[in-house]
Amino acid sequence: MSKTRVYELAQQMGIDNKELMARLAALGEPVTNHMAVLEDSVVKALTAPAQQPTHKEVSQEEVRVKPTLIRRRAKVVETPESEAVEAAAPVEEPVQEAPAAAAPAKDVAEEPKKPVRDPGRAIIIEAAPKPAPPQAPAAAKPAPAAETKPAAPAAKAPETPVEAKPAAPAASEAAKPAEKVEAPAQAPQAPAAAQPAQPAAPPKVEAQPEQASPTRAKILGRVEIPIPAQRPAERREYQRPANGERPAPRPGMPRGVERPGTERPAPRTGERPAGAHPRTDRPAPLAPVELPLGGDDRRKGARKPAPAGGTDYAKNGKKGAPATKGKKEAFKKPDLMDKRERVFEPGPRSKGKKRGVEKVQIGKKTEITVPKAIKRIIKISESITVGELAKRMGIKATDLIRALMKMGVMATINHPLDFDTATILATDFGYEIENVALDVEEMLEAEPDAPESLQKRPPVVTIMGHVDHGKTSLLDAIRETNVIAGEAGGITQHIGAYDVELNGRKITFLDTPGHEAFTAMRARGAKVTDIVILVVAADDGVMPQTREAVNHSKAAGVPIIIAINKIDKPEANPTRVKQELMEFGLVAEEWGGDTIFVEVSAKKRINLEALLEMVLLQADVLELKANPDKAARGTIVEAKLDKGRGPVATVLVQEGTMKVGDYFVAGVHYGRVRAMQNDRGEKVPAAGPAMPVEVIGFTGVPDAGDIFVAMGDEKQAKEIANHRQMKLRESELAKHSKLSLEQLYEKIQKGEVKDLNTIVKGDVQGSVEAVAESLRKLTTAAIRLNVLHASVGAITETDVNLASASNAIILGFNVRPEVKAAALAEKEGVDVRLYNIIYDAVDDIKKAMEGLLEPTFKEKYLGRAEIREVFSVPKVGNVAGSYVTDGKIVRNAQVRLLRDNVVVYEGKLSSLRRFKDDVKEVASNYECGMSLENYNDLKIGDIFECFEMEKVAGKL
Ligand SMILES: Nc1nc2c(ncn2[C@@H]2O[C@H](COP(=O)(O)OP(=O)(O)OP(=O)(O)O)[C@@H](O)[C@H]2O)c(=O)[nH]1
Repeated sequence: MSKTRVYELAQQMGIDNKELMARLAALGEPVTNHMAVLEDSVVKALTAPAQQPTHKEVSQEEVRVKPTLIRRRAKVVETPESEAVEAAAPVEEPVQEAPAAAAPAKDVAEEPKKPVRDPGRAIIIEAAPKPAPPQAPAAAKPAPAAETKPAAPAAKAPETPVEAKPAAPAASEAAKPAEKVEAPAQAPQAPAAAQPAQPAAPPKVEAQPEQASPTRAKILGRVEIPIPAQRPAERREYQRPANGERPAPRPGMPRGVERPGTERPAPRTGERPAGAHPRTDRPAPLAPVELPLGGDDRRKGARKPAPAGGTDYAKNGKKGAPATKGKKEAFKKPDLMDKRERVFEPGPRSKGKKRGVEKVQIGKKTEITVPKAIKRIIKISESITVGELAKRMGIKATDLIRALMKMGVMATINHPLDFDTATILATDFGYEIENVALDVEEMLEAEPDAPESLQKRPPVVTIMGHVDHGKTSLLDAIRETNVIAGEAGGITQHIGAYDVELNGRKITFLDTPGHEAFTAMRARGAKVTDIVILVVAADDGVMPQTREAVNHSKAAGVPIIIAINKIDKPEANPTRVKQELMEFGLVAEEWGGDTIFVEVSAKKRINLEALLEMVLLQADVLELKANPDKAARGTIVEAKLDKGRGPVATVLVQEGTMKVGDYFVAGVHYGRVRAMQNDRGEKVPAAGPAMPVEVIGFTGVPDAGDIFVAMGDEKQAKEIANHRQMKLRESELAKHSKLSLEQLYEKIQKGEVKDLNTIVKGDVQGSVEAVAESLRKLTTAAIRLNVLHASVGAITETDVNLASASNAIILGFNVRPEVKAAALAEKEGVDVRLYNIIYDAVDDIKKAMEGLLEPTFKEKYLGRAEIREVFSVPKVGNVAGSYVTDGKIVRNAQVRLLRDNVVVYEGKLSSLRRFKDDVKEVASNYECGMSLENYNDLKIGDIFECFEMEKVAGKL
């Protein structure tokens, strides 16, 4: 057969040549070298035991055939039955060992420790589960044999493989299938077997937490000191992985055991222990973990001021204060934060904090200020605006306006309040009002003159009497007589007063007859008249106005001289007049009284001198005296705006002497005496007491009755005049506003108050002032005329712009607009009116103001018609067959339906017909058919009254 050399066999066996040679030597077949040829028996002896630990089946195949045949044998191995038969067949002798080998195989199923020795085989077992059922009977077969045999030798064999080697090859081969047969039985039992088989490791893992618990118990003891407690915690954390590394990577470990190990690194974050606590049933480990965190929380708390709040910080600080220096620093931070909080949230945070409370109190103290008593008196000048009063009282203007509204006064912040209103308001707010207005009258009041400085002055006479009793005639008669007798050729000027001379003595007559003017001047505070001449017509006697004149004179305390006029008339009865006047206490001297009666005739110039003598006599009785050697003081008797001279006024000097060039103030105006002239048109350089003169030089037209006072300088005169103007404006505005507020509803119903704005430009200041003043006087309750701007010079673009913005009219006197201004005015549509005469301008403005007035409607009667028959017309309604009894009936006019003189309907006609034709109107005495809009209740005998509303332009 084939020869097998040593090295070939060594290769087949996978061993070195030397080892094979050693084995051969042990078998008693020594060889000298590796090329030596071996006998087949020797090869068998060598290969059989040599294949057992590695590839037994291959070794069996080699023994019988070449390697190619081994494969065939391997297939046979897959059928355990045949293999078992074959395994038992070739070796007859070790048949008895086969059951012995099966016995330990059976033990393997019962004893799990044995397969553990060879893991590799355990894998093979798992890979061949199928053969298990068929092998079971095979295993059962040898089982009885095994039962007969003692189990002791079988038990020895598996314990040590070294001991199995010397065993018979048959026995070892029999053991293989035995293990394979039992393997399926082991497979399902593997999990169960593994648990008891590997507990050696798990007890170690479970022991770790048990070992850790004492470690944690140590941490419990360090609760009180947070920072040192952290160090042991860290040490423990490092120790734990060291102890837990071994069990952790092992597979198959129970989860309950694995988690603590896998989560060990987590404690480094400082949060893991908190999460681990719920997984442990022991409360003890929780405390040591939480307490170190308590220290961390304190640090976090220092970084987060908001949730902790000031009080929390204070508590932390108190707790941590005695611990360490670091805690002192940590305590400072919350303290700073606490201060900030006090600043930004003083209200809620300040509760219970002294500092916060103090700050709030300080703020309140600054707000509440109680002014001194002297400061609670508000001094005003006649009037004060709402805003100014609120400012003085230190309150909001809105509060004051609210208070005014409660009083029923709707006011704005610029609303002027008069003294009384301001006093009421201020009282409500605990203030007092004191009127410290510049009392000009007191300032200008005449100082009492020394008796030696007083000189006799002419009497000032006013003539009163009933209508047509001859007042004017008497004045003219006296004057004419005097003129004729005195200065022939003089041109009489009507300046409102004149003086006559008799026997070297002057008498001044006021040329404003009637008690109305007398009383009006009195009402203005002017006491001008010294003597009253009461004119009573001898033929008419005492009349109503005579009585009034007597009463007015008596009220003024002015002596009366009775002039019985018209004695030239045949029917004159002076005695009756004397008798009638007795009832008023005016008793003639001849009748025992003290009243002077002079019978005169103005027409016939009878007893005029006697009258003047009586006047002088009365003046003597009165002892009329004045000091001529001082600044003039008088009364405006009459004033007007002269075309060429501007404002002129007749001044009756009452004391002192007025000279040309004197500065003066008269009412709200001031000026300088440019020129004076008497009633005869003569220029006079000076005017003494009781001398009437016409003065030129006023800045505006004064009112009759204004007090005229000469001033030392223009500045003083201007200041006083301006003050009076301001006072007048405020009082007028207050009066106007009050009125408008009282009638607020009506004003709203009617519309806004209409304003006419003007801009006045002139060549000289005098004319500008005169025009402006005249325009202002045109202001009425319905229309307010405002002079926005008044100045000297040409009309400029600025003026036009102002007019455009204010919707104003520009009035120019002897001036022309600039070229650009004219173009701009045309472009902007500004009305520029140029005048040379002031009166024309005033008239134009008057007309313009009348145009602004709301037209009034007046009903105009048109006619009447009587219903004679009523017809009912389908789709039309009732139609009245009527007869026009008066006037005419107009189709588009308005009609009233009267029934028994009671208006039952007022509206319009829907149709007016004559027979079948529509007509516009039907005249009187004609019949017609009429129907009303939306009204059908027509009855025979009803009256149609036709009328229309006529528009009437408003008049100032
Ligand atoms: N016969 C006669 N007629 C006189 C006399 N005085 C006035 N008259 C006439 O009486 C009328 C009224 O005269 P006036 O001077 O206008 O009287 P008055 O009081 O001024 O009238 P009023 O201005 O309207 O208040 C005139 O027609 C005069 O001519 C007089 O002495 N004798």
